[in-house]
Amino acid sequence: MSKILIRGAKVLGGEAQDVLIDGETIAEVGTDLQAGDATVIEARGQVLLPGLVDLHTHLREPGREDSETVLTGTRAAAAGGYTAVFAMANTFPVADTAGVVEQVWRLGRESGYCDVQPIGAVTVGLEGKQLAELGAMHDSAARVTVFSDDGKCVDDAVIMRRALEYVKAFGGVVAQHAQEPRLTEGAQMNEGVVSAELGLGGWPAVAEESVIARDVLLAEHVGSRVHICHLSTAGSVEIVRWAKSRGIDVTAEVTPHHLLLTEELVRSYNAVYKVNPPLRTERDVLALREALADGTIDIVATDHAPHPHEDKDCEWAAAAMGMVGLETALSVVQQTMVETGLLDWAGVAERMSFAPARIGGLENHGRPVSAGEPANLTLVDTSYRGVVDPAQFASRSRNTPYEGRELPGRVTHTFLRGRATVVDGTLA
Ligand SMILES: NC(=O)N[C@@H](CC(=O)O)C(=O)O
Repeated sequence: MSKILIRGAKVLGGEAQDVLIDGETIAEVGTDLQAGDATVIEARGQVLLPGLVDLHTHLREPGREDSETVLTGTRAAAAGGYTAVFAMANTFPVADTAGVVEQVWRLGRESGYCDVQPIGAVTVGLEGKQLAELGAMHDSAARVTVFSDDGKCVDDAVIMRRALEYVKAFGGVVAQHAQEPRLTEGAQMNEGVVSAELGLGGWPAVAEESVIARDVLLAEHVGSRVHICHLSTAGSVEIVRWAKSRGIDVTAEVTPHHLLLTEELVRSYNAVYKVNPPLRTERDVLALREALADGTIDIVATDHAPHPHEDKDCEWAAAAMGMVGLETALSVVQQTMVETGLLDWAGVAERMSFAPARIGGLENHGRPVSAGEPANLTLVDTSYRGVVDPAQFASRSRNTPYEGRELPGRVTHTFLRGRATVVDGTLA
């Protein structure tokens, strides 16, 4: 197998070092390494990170291949610097059996761009009524450890309790989409002054916060582990902070869009800004950034939610919820967290690679950049400035809220087990 020498990159944003990849593995990390017969990549000034890991991606296959497939989604992931993604279960059919999770897992292996770890549904058909076959999905070839009804909330407390108890047996985790359904009937955007002015149905913060409060208490009660998807309010941060201070086994994620965008954008009535949970207020955005910096929120997860043009380019009320995110996530984190001084690159590596791999139980991702480790790596030109052009996306969908925006940073190379999936900013 081939050798690659990455020369002079700032490893995790620190000192410039050379990294020699031999086959699928990092062979050596040091200074002035001899190239020998290796292909040399001059990376002076660039930042080298462990390959990014996304705990929350919608790949849409099976069933909605018009918006994304495992192949197009993993190409988008590689372009964004990811080497592993967790695929959400809200497909058609729902990933609630060993058969469906194995299908997604196999498609991921065939794609070659990025590892795909399927997430299993908590309940049959995401209907919230009957526990899915969690054990069978765990025992399948896909080795599912993360379970989620994402897109829907597991709102029945007894079902949630049972799921938490069940996954405990094999060290699994339930990832909750915290949304009290009755409080969000007809919801179209954040509930507040703007929703009142625009006359759109409100999605109150309490609908998220009340479920999180219940679930951290349930996790404590049964001694299990819960993960909270896409935190979007300052109040949610307070509850997670309180739960962690009590020693409750809870982890939490925030999306890039909730770190940058606010509900003010909804005034445009452009449905590209329609997302679940909705964009909130400036105060929430600042609280989420602080919480990601201080570790209350563990990770950034994209909630990459591709939708075809016809489902987004319509009147607000009729439009689908969701934004694509894999190809812009790192840039948004650079802008909101690094360039604001809230995080350094080692902190980004923790929140976008080490911690998500740990939470999801991936052994070969989120590893240190050191000799003997799998060569899953991402090289970033942090000095780059560019305007987002969705026409350039690898994703099959274009529903990005950043079109025409200038964002910093560009992934120049991604390596999956030593193989370059992105070279000079272009998919290999
Ligand atoms: N996040 C989104 O806005 N959309 C998600 C599911 C969901 O959480 O509603 C999707 O699958 O499209």
